[in-house]
Amino acid sequence: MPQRPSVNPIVQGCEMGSEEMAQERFLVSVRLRPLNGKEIERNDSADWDSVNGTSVVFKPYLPERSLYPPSYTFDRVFGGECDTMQVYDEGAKEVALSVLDGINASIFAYGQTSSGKTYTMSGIIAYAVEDIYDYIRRHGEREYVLKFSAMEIYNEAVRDLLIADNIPLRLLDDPERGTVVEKLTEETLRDQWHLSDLLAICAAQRQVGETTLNEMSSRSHQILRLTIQSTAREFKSKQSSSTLVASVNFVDLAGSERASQVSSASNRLKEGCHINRSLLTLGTVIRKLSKERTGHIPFRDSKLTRILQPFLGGNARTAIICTMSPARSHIEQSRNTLLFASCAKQVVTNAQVNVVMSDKALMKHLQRELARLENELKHAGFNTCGDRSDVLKDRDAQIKKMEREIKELMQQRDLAQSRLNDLLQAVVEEHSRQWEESTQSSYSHVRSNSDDALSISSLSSIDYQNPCCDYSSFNSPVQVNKFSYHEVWDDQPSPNTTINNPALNELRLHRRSKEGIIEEDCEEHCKEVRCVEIHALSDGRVDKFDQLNAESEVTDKDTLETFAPNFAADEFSKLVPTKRVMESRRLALTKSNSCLASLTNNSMFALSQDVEQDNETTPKFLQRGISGMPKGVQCPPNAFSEVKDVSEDNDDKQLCVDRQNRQNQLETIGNEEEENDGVDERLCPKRSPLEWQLEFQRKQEEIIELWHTCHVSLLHRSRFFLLFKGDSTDAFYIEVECRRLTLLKNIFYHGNVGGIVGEDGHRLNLTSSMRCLQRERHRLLKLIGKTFDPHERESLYSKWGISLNSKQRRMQLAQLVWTTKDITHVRESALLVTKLIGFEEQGEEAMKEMFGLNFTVQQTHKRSFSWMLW
Ligand SMILES: Nc1ncnc2c1ncn2[C@@H]1O[C@H](COP(=O)(O)OP(=O)(O)OP(=O)(O)O)[C@@H](O)[C@H]1O
Repeated sequence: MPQRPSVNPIVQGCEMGSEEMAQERFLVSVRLRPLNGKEIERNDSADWDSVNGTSVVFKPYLPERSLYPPSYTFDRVFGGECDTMQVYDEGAKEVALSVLDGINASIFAYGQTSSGKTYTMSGIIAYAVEDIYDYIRRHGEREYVLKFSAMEIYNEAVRDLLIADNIPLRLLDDPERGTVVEKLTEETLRDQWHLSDLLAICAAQRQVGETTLNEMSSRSHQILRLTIQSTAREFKSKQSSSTLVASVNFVDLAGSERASQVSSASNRLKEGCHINRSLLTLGTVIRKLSKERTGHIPFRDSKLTRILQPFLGGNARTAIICTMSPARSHIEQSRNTLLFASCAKQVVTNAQVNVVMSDKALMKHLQRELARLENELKHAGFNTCGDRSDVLKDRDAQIKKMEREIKELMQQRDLAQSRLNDLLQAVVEEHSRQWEESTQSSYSHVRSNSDDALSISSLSSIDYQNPCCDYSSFNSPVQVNKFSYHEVWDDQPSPNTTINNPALNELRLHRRSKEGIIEEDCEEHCKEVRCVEIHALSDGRVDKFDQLNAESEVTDKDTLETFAPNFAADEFSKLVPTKRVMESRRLALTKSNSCLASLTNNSMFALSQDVEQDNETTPKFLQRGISGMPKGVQCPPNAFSEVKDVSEDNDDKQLCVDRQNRQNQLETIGNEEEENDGVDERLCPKRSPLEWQLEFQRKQEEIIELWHTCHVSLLHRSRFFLLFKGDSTDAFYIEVECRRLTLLKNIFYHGNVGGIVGEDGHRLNLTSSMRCLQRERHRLLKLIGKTFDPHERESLYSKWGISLNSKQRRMQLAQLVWTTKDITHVRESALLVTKLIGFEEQGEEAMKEMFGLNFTVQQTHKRSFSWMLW
């Protein structure tokens, strides 16, 4: 007999502690029934026999079955001669009666149909009930409560055997009790006879069918559960005793045979399928339990194993009685039964005594547990309070520290803010002062050489920081070069004015800034305009045209440009141009040449004539020295590549003299400039950006009016209009342009300055200007035909309102250009002119030439406007 497990207290089904129990295995017995009548009838031999009460032996020797073991050993093996009482006493009683000690127990009857399962289990239940009640009667010191429930699992449906209906019952998962059958009747037994009646009911309720092997075959799994709760009577009155509660299951399994062996009707086959499936799961569970408990145990794969899981899982004692027929005809099923039994006997259980504490005991237990927890909590709380106190102190210190830091930071911030404000104020003041100074400085080089002089606009120290300056049009940092020079013309051309000056060659390719050599002029980035302020000297005294770079590097000083050479010396001498150079990004300051010469078509025409007459690449006036060119004035470096050759032929001594004279002039002018702090606000008065914009519009309209009045070159107008769009830096050029045009107007219409004489001695007057303008329009006429295809011309005609059916449409268009003062018309005219000439000539060079930067040698020998040679 297995050892009796010790008691392990449980509180309301919950295990409070466990006492290590001695492990025990399933109690597995095999019962051989005698050959039944049918078996005897067919002379079936009883091949299985019990040996020594623990082994079952296959008696005959069959060569074909030699591979099978001849005997199997179990806890008990009962032969056919053994009655059910012996089977109960030796194979089930101790386990069954464990329930009286509070230990769960299960008694299984396993075997094929007609092997005697029901026969055996019925007897075991009867004996067990008898013994239980006998035990109860003998143990009057304890009060027992017996409850009985019965169910069958038929075709995987759970049915309550204590009630008449056939309603399937659901299985529920209870966290404490495991799987329970919902609404299963649990009868509290009044006495032993009451149980007997219920057992009779169960037997009557159980599904029974006829098979080929058993006319009264039990087709379901039957589970009869007897729950016994016992309490010692002595302690019951004190309500402090413990109660033992346990259940014992009497499980009469359905036949484990194959369906084919049943040979029953169709419903029997269906029953067989479910039976076999439940038994297969039971076998799997048993097999897994026999090996290890760590893996997955498929209790839930069938309702049989699911319901019995608490009893199969360990906390129960289990006895399995495998019944088998000794007949040879059932040898296979008998062997399967023996294999199942062999597997089952390997299963180890760990049954525990289930103790249910009384409410009073439970209360005491809970009180003790509560006191313990309170003590822990108090202790923990004390520690926590101590910790919290320290933490709070630390945090208070941190907060105070942070507050001090914040206060200091705020003070620093306020101080910094105050300093910043002071700095800002200082910057603003300094900025304003510098602006004023720069503005004044810009005018510092403007001088009036006589009372009737218009002005000289040699503007130096152009301050790009001047808020009036809008350099947003520049896409790169602006280089500010202070550059100024003052050109003074003498009556006689100075030797320095000749093109032999080597400085021309230096300047031909490079324009230098303070940062170094600037490569080729980037006209597209440049808005450099040489502006010439004309001093119309009524007294005809000798003017000086000098140049000076007082502050810039030598290269800047050497950067010389030719002042409009296409004037007769006597007329030229009346003009005192002063250059102002503005620098744009990455472009060295280049000094402005007077645009006066280019203002009129006369000047263009005169220069063209020079080219044509001399049939030389170098204009005549440059070859022989610019008539009336002031000393120190030199041709633009890239104007005539041939100039270098000419200069190389000159006397070196003369070059030295020229340079020395020029240097002296520079120094002289520089000294003069230092003494001149005056500002000519007439040229560039201080304005706000808004004021400048308004002024620009007014000036622009005035200039356009003057262009018309003076019949200024269309190309000049176009370039100027497109180039100067109202940037604040345009103010000087706008002003100069206005003054030049005003001067021309006075010359043309009033002749108060004696007119202008071109290089060839041709007098430039209003008539010549009109004539040249007409030639320019004629030139445009030709360019329209050359530049645009017929389709483009038609579009152009339509745009300009010229009927496509009219004659001389190109002439009409050429005559329309620059004929009104409407700003839209002006813009379209400017675009058209520049486009036409740009196609005809070199556009970029045209830009340079337009403002006198580049006196590139005119290659043409035709008499033309040669707008490049202004
Ligand atoms: N040990 C035995 N001694 C005498 N007769 C027995 C014994 N075991 C079984 N029998 C008889 O064999 C027949 C079949 O028995 P039982 O109904 O118990 O088999 P079973 O295994 O329950 O079959 P099923 O699974 O079909 O219900 C019964 O008539 C029974 O009286």
